[in-house]
Amino acid sequence: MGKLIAIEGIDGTGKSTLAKNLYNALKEKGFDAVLSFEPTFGRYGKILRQSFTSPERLSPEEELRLFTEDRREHVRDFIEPALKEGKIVVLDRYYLSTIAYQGARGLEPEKIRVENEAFSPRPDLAIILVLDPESALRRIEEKRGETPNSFEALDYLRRVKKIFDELDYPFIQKIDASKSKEEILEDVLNIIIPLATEDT
Ligand SMILES: Nc1ncnc2c1ncn2[C@@H]1O[C@H](COP(=O)(O)OP(=O)(O)OP(=O)(O)O)[C@@H](O)[C@H]1O
Ligand SMILES: Cc1cn([C@H]2C[C@H](O)[C@@H](COP(=O)(O)O)O2)c(=O)[nH]c1=O
Repeated sequence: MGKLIAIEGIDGTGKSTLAKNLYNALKEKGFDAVLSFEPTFGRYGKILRQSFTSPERLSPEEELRLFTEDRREHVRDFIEPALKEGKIVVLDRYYLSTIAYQGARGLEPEKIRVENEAFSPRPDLAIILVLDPESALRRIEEKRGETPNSFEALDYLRRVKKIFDELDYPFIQKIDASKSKEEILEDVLNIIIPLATEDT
């Protein structure tokens, strides 16, 4: 059986950067790794990505339904087959994001966890990148040269971060995202290499 590694955190913490760097480093070290992300570009993910830039945000319940259905397809069609083939699956977001982001819109975090774990394999490791929302938003503005979308409003990200900070499942490791990209990658590899070489 392979290993499932999720990279989590609020917008702008450097998840996509770390996920790509981690995937490349694992491949260079000879591991059979694959990289994916949520929301996907499947039928549900497309609706969600369109909603990010529309003036009217979807209801929390509709968002939860779409993220969950997107993940159900992702688990069935990509994640489980890759794990069965013994691959290391690196995910740029997974169900901890649903707990934090839809929880920050008033839905029950524990209910979201139970609903998702009914069909989603628990990660072997979830890295939560931790950074203050102000710095995270500055990174987004520098990256995109534009003001962030509704998902990224400062007060909302503060609520999202609070939920991430309160998560303490045994598979979670929290990493200081204010470090350099190189330091973060080194910290994460020091955790993952022993995990990846375990006999399973
Ligand atoms: N450790 C770091 N230190 C400084 N800048 C960083 C670091 N990691 C990533 N960045 C920069 O911050 C910006 C956001 O990075 P990235 O897109 O990886 O974040 P993200 O968490 O995936 O954001 P989003 O959730 O909005 O997609 C990019 O310009 C990236 O180059
Ligand atoms: C998986 C997932 C994501 N979101 C939010 C978080 C982001 O603001 C957007 C897009 O994510 P990206 O990493 O910037 O591409 O979607 C969410 O609200 N709930 C989720 O389950």
